[in-house]
Amino acid sequence: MEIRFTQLKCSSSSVSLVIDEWLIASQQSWGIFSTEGDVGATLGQLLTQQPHEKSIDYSGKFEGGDPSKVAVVSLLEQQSLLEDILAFDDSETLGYCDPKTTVFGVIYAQCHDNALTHQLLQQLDLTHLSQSHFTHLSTGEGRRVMLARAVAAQVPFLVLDEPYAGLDVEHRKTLTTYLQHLSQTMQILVVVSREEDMPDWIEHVALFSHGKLDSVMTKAQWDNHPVISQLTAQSGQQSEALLALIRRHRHSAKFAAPVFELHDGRVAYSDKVIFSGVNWRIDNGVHWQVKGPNGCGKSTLLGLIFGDHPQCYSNDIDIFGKKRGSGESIWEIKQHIGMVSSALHMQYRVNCSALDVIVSGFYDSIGLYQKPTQQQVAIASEWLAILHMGHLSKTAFKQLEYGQQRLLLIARAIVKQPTLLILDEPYQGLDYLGRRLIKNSLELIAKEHLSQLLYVSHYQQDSLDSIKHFIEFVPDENHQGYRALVSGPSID
Ligand SMILES: Nc1ncnc2c1ncn2[C@@H]1O[C@H](COP(=O)(O)OP(=O)(O)OP(=O)(O)O)[C@@H](O)[C@H]1O
Repeated sequence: MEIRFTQLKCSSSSVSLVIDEWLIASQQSWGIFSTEGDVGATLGQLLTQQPHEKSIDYSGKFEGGDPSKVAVVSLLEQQSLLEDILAFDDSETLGYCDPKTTVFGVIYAQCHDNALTHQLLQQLDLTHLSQSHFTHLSTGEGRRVMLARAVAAQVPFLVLDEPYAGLDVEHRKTLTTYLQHLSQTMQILVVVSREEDMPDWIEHVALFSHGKLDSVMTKAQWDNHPVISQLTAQSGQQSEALLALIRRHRHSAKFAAPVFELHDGRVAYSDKVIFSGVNWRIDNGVHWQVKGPNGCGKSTLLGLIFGDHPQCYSNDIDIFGKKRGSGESIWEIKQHIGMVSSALHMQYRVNCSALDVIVSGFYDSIGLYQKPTQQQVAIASEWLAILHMGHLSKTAFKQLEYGQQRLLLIARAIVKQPTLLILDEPYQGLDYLGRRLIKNSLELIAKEHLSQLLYVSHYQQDSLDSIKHFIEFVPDENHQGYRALVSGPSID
């Protein structure tokens, strides 16, 4: 397909895409780097929009596109598939897993071809999950299914918005090889916001800045482009403002050690053990990073702490000085915890305003059901201003870009300055500047002990200097899922 954009302008309160002139010649694949704004999602929407649809308004021209020949993989698509499945899933009433909602089922539905479905399961390391329910998948597993599903549609043009987000190191490597192989038979737009995610095999790069196409270049030119060092300098100022806000409202609750302790932790689903024999103690003031490959149980472990995992009562857990299951209320525990995760992002389906999302952090609620104090509204407004989202204060959460939603959820978790701040792959969906801003803030929160961090990220570049304790899942020799190794200064 040859696609030509001329004087194209899409803009709404939350979306902006401006392209003066851009030709994607037939058979060309491109890497797209976006400094700020959700360019991938907007391009994806534009290229798949049917002529009679009005989901995205634009002026100017784009010629050559054919929505029936384009498939998109994005966090937004993944979220809406999950929502669709949850809305129509009758597995519980049927008492067994509806075949349409299994990993096999969601891929097969795109091609109705058994052989192709099995081939994709194998190529994307999904065969062992073939009969798993799509809504039970871990973040990285879900991302791979979304790609398999898009390829199963057998269209000649793919838009991959942050295809590496949520993948562990090994799966990121295999994905690069897989995409290179795919690019020989189809055109791919790979949108990334991390310089290390730009695939080596890409020949053409488009650089977008604040939603506007800034320049196009070869991959060799991109490798020497000064944009990354410019952005690093630019993000400093915004970080300073956010750090000042966090410092101004600091407060903390102290608990007798340990804050959390898990004895011989085990999580299993019918015949499948996720992890077993996990002993972990979190002492006051110590920050931890949880490590391990996709599907090893990182989010599950954090769910045991947060209290939203069904097996938290079958495990021997002490938290904030109480034994779990000893009559404590879930709200007593949650008031000391701030949480960001893909599961929470998924659950946040209430359509309240951007401002209310941040304020809801004071009440640990999904949506806002109480009248906030003036001070709470003032603090939340300050957050919005620093996140450059002041003009979106009244905009409904669901109308915002995925990255904007994620920033709000991070603010929601931090706003009450909780004792424990659980950050399960917090940067997913954030653009380059957003990620730097949040990472700088987390460094400060950890360094000044404003909250205690429990942190998950698959990227070495995301390591925080203040985190010196690690719990890492490794495969169990007895094939009982994973076991955990703990390491850190006081343990060695
Ligand atoms: N209800 C369930 N039934 C069966 N398996 C489940 C269920 N819920 C989760 N799982 C499986 O538990 C495993 C652990 O999931 P978890 O989300 O904790 O992984 P993770 O380490 O956080 O992975 P990622 O790095 O991809 O985010 C996954 O393989 C997932 O498919």
